[in-house]
Amino acid sequence: MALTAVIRVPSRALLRPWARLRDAALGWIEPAGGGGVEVSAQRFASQKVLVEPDPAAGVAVMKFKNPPVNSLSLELLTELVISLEKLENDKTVRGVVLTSDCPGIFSAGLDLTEMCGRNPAHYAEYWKAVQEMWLRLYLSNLVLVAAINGASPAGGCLIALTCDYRVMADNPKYCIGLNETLLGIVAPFWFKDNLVNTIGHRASERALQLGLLFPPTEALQVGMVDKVVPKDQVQSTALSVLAQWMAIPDHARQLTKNMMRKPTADRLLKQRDADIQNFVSFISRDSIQKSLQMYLEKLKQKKG
Ligand SMILES: CC/C=C\C/C=C\CCC/C=C/CC(=O)SCCNC(=O)CCNC(=O)[C@H](O)C(C)(C)COP(=O)(O)OP(=O)(O)OC[C@H]1O[C@@H](n2cnc3c(N)ncnc32)[C@H](O)[C@@H]1OP(=O)(O)O
Repeated sequence: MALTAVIRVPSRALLRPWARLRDAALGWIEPAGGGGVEVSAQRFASQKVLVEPDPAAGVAVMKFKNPPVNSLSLELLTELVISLEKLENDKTVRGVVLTSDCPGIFSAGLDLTEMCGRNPAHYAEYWKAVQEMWLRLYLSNLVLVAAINGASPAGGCLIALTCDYRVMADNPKYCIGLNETLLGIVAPFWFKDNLVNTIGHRASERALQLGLLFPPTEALQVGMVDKVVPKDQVQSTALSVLAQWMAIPDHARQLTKNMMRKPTADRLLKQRDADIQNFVSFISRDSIQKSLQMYLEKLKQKKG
């Protein structure tokens, strides 16, 4: 990947402690004596989230890279939020395409191993990171376009739903949807709200209860995605769409986006701690742990 953009990062001495952790996570290194440092965009490519900026176009492509299936591990979620924050603060970037670096998979959703056989403190930390990812994406000032180049169940679908526009590859093997009930778990209310805001109440009720995973043409019909194109055109189409959305003055578009989305985000913001407690007690139940274990086993046996 050849990247040439240069990003100015303030001296670590001036940053809060968490920012030092962020620098470490992203692999930024400050030279001795540091008074601010220029890092090439190549450094911006962290391990699990690759960011390819195109300052001339005012856009960036963010690629998830957590093989084999881009499961949303705590590490990936943390990197995603940090990378997004960095793009939000970068005046040269107004729009981002979210896509996958893993062939055939956009994202397999939340990492089941983060929700199985761990302790309550871990579940709480993990859920806070999931909330943070959703809030940051859903309320982003940037134009976000999902280039869905593979399967996109559950949390993968949620990421796509936070975007302003969704382009999906036309391969009928790729499915998208909130399939939580198939795992014996329940989509949280804010997953549901995001879906209802996208496809409407009746379609959501059906999709959520049945845990429907839609192939691309059905996803288009129900409004879960906005455009279906051949696989090799997914990213270029997403970039064209981005350019159209970026033709609108930022301030007017951003205020409108906020007006449409803030009430939904506020529902979670008002009860974040209670939502974490709900998640921890729900996921800690023996019956739920058994369901998740069995589901994971089934995924593993599929191969054999
Ligand atoms: C009262 C209620 C209150 C509160 C509610 C609280 C909480 C509940 C809500 C929690 C929300 C959860 C949302 C989620 O996102 S759950 C995750 C759902 N994801 C899935 O169902 C997808 C599962 N995966 C697949 O279907 C396939 O893997 C996929 C189509 C993505 C790819 O298929 P492929 O054939 O290419 O790969 P596999 O051989 O299946 O998988 C390769 C290895 O990856 C492992 N794997 C797959 N998915 C996950 C995952 N999500 N997390 C962790 N690991 C995953 C799989 O086991 C294989 O592992 P190995 O065998 O190689 O070890």
